[in-house]
Amino acid sequence: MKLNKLLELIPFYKTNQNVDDIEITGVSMDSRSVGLGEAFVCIIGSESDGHDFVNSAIDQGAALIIAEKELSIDFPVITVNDTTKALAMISSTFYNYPTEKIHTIGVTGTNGKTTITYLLDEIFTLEQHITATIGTIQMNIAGRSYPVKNTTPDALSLQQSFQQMVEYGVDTAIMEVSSHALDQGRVYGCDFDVAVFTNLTQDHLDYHESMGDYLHAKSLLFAQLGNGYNLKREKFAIINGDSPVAGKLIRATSQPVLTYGINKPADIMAREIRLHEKGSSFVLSTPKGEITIESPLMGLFSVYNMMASAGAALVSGIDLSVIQKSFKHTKGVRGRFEPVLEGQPFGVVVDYAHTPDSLENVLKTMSEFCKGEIRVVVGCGGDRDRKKRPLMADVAMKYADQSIFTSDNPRTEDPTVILNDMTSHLNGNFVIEEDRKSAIDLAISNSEEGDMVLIAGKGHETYQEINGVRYEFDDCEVARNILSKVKGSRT
Ligand SMILES: CC(=O)N[C@H]1[C@@H](OP(=O)(O)OP(=O)(O)OC[C@H]2O[C@@H](n3ccc(=O)[nH]c3=O)[C@H](O)[C@@H]2O)O[C@H](CO)[C@@H](O)[C@@H]1O[C@H](C)C(=O)N[C@@H](C)C(=O)N[C@H](CCC(=O)O)C(=O)O
Ligand SMILES: Nc1ncnc2c1ncn2[C@@H]1O[C@H](COP(=O)(O)OP(=O)(O)OP(=O)(O)O)[C@@H](O)[C@H]1O
Ligand SMILES: N[C@H](CCC[C@H](N)C(=O)O)C(=O)O
Ligand SMILES: [Mg+2]
Repeated sequence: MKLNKLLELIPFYKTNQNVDDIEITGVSMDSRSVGLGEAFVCIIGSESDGHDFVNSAIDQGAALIIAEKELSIDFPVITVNDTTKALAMISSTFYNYPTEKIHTIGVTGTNGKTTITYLLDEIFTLEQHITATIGTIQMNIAGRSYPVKNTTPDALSLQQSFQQMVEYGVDTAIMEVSSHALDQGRVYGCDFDVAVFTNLTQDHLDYHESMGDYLHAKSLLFAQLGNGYNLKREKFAIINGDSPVAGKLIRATSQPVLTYGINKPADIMAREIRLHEKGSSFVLSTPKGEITIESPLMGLFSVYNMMASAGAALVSGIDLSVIQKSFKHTKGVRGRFEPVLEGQPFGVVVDYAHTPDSLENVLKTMSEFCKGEIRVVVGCGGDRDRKKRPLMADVAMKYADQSIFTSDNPRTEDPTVILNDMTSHLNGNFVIEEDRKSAIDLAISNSEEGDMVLIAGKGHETYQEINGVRYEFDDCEVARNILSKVKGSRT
């Protein structure tokens, strides 16, 4: 692609020589993988500064440098005021604006994003749409799965993936949009048609300076809705009206809003809610009519996730009856309230709760049905929000009969420091067992008929990162192995 075409969304830039006719073969943000004839965009990150790798990018064959700092080199350079934004815009241009060709739904909020993307994927698939999802567990394009490094990929990989979706005939893309991604501009250049907000509760205060900054990052999805380049398509924001920050998000967007909720009047509401051991049922009232929902998904938080998904599906033209059918037969999401069933007389659930609010939601749900005692095995991730650690431990102590505090992914931190952050303020009885497998073993070995064990924090993850090294670890598999051993020894 000719450079002047690549820069068509960037009206003002400085250049050190005539560059218009340079032919660009691709876009790169990493000097280690830049290819011959590519434009290398210098991104200032948290660890390194792309401007420091310009010479190496040139040695690798880059045809042009896009920078935001002045570079005095005898090589074609374009200088812009924000390379992060420029990267997103040229990536979108290079891949021919793929999000304009696909109905694109973005889901943001502290908890529920992965679940909602899966619920929506099931609904659209039931309607014979060809779908793609991008999120924490994986990326899936028309039935093919790909591993992911981030919940929301960087702008370049993202636009490349959208282009692949276009090639594979995808008509609907549903993706999680993390606050980090919004803050780092990974989704500039994405023309979202529907933006969904779940909730805002404490997390990521290692990255965002305050809850206000965290909210600001989330609000960008709504502020940017409809700021794409194709204004012909309708846009909608779907917002949890029960969230204390709903008003701020509603005012952040210039596009039509549909609210959902239970406690306050909203466009989409759930009433006659029945939460039971095998799932939930409720009457869903919407601007397009009412319908009864029955679903195997448990807990009030699942009702919120279903309302959010129903809202996004409805504004996308899906019929209420399809939504009803899809919720009834949902397979649920790996590692989200996933039961481990090995014929034991007590419940074992693996769940990805790794924030105070999600842990509280899940434990509350369990406490409503558990006939015996609740045991929770939980830790907190290293190199992440330290402030949530004591709060998560408080939640465990409040709802569980036995709290077993253990390691999650300590990453580069000392596990004992994390456990100390969680527990140093606590009074009362609890157990600290740093080894996660032993902690799970303890919870299971102590359990009797009618009890319930919650193994929280890692959900679908298949590794544990200790001291920067990833070891194989799958909560479900570990629990299954222990259960089959316990069963053997008890018979
Ligand atoms: C803190 C953070 O968010 N970091 C993200 C960021 O990396 P970074 O700022 O550290 O980048 P960097 O390593 O400093 O590099 C800066 C630039 O120099 C370039 N470089 C670097 C070295 C070199 O030799 N040559 C070179 O060109 C790099 O390619 C890059 O363009 O940009 C990268 C590309 O987009 C991300 O992969 C990376 O996510 C890291 C791995 C991460 O762990 N992020 C987490 C916190 C995160 O983003 N999580 C959210 C989900 C959170 C949730 O809601 O649960 C997510 O969306 O995944
Ligand atoms: N609507 C909700 N409100 C509160 N908690 C929820 C909600 N939905 C799910 N949860 C809890 O949060 C956990 C994570 O859910 P999910 O993976 O869907 O969220 P997420 O927003 O994608 O999280 P992440 O930011 O880590 O990707 C679940 O395992 C469950 O414990
Ligand atoms: N996307 C989240 C996942 C946290 C999962 C938990 N198991 C941990 O490692 O802290 C994060 O990176 O903060
Ligand atoms: Mg997720």
